[in-house]
Amino acid sequence: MRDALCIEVIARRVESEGYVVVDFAMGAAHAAVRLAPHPRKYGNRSSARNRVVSAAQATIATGSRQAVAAEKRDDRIAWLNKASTPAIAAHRLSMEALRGELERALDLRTDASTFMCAEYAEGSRGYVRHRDAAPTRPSGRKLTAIYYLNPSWSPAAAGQLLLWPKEGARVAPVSIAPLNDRLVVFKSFLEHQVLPSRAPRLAVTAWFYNRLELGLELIAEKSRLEDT
Ligand SMILES: O=C(O)CCC(=O)C(=O)O
Ligand SMILES: [Fe+2]
Repeated sequence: MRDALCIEVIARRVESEGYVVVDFAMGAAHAAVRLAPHPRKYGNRSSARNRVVSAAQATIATGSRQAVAAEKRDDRIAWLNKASTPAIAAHRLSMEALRGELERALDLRTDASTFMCAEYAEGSRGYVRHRDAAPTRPSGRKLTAIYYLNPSWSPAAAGQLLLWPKEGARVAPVSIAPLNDRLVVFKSFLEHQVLPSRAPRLAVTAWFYNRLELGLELIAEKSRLEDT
């Protein structure tokens, strides 16, 4: 993480606004490495170097069940928790350091991070309005930190992240372009949506979470489903 990233400012913005957008977050060199290999290249015999993880159609969880639901999200994802290219490992270290600093500043009770890269292909429909965590406790994921890797993004490409920092149907969302080297950190229970994209759109997401509460959240969700 670069010195320019002032943790105190990030922490206070997250606390008061629910989110923060940091541009030039990691530096051009970091962004240029394209941390996560392009998911389309996974499995391609000519790019053995890129075969660190396998990408698959993203799924939506209902309790502990996962199912592809392309009408809700049509990205391809790969988990990066064990992948060990130097660039991915460096990103994980940076994000873990950020989690530690934010934990000290905000006392969110996070004790772990999990990492995923996601690519929305050209012409994708995006990801419908959703939350990454339950709005009431138990709620495992505390913060979502998304790092965008789109060097040639232009407004024509669209694919903005819409984020509703305040509850309420009539409150307008903020629109955040997936600019290269941009980091967005927001409270995971806030509603957000990915708009349709006219160009490939790549991001690496980190979730800062509480292990115990994530387990309890899944159990609560499962028993809620069984009761209905
Ligand atoms: O890539 C983004 O801007 C957001 C993706 C998202 O909401 C998710 O994967 O849960
Ligand atoms: Fe999300």
